[in-house]
Amino acid sequence: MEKHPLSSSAMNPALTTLPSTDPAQILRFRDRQYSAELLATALLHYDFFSWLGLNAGASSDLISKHFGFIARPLDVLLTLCRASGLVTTDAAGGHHLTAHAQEHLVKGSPWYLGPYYAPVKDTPIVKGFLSVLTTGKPGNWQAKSDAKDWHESMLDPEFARSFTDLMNCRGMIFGQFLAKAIKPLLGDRCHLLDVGGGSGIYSSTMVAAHPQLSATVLEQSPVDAIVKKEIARHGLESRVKVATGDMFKVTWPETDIILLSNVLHDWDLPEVRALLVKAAETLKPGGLLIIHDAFIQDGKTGPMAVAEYSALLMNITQGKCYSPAEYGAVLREVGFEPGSYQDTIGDRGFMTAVRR
Ligand SMILES: C[S@@+](CC[C@H](N)C(=O)[O-])C[C@H]1O[C@@H](n2cnc3c(N)ncnc32)[C@H](O)[C@@H]1O
Repeated sequence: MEKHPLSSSAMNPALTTLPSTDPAQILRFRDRQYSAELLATALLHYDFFSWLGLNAGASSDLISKHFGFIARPLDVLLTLCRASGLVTTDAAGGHHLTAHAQEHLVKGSPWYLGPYYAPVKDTPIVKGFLSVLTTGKPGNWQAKSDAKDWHESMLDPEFARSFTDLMNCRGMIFGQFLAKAIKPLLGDRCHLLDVGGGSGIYSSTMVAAHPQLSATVLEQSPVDAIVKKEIARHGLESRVKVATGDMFKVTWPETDIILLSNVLHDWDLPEVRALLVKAAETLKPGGLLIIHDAFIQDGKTGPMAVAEYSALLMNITQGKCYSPAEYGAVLREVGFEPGSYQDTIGDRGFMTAVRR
């Protein structure tokens, strides 16, 4: 008998096979790679903690003014400090050192640990942080010498291939967890638009888990060609299509579900807003938006692993990890009713919003 292209035997079985162990710690080693250098930057280049000790209750605005820091990277630094128990923030937005930071990060304390960080004081990653903190512009990917930031690098076929592999391998796990957790919210919706979909792994795991779904991956060149190959490798050409274009400029294809997976975290708030406006323009009332990402808690005191990952994102992209409250505020403004946040695996999770 001739095989139907949709038959499950044609589809890569790995798309619906979960590992038996939790990958979180292995992901964390990598995700936290920049956090020591962000602390070293604040500690050794700005003596930030001695200053905050003398200026207890300083607001973010005052800190920005004093050090010349841009709001987004300062927010990432303060979130990392709160998550690490170094800083607390009061209800009025004033920042204070904890006893822990007073003892170990303030010059003149007998237990000052500044010299411990001297070996990472002048690394290329620290140079990136010095630039991001004061200009808001990202450092170049892994502080390589060709001076391209991550977004520019993704237009280069060789870099795009290797970075898409990086995103694809975690997506093989995250995508399955997302597909499972989203099931009760899908209703009778039948088409997913995966904006900035990378290798298309989230579309692939989603359609593999839900026979009612087909999907379109919207990607820019040269990643679009990578997606086509990946979709063919998974045997899903009849259910996952690829649309090529700049997500900020093109009209998004018609759909009743939009997925933004690890996309918004690459951008500052004006671009986040622009993408959420696009999502609102694309979906009809009742349409479902899914934001899948690493989320900071609303109080911005953790989780630690996400605060650390946010340091990496703020260094190499124009973004950071946002909280459900930050997204929720923009979503309400642009025409969505935000839903609640749910954890999945590996310090990731998702929030949904329904088009009003
Ligand atoms: C961090 S990756 C996320 C990929 C995938 N969604 C995931 O979760 O693994 C961001 C993706 O956005 C894509 N992207 C960035 N700028 C874009 C643009 N202007 N138009 C379309 N895609 C874009 C990149 O090519 C990249 O694949």
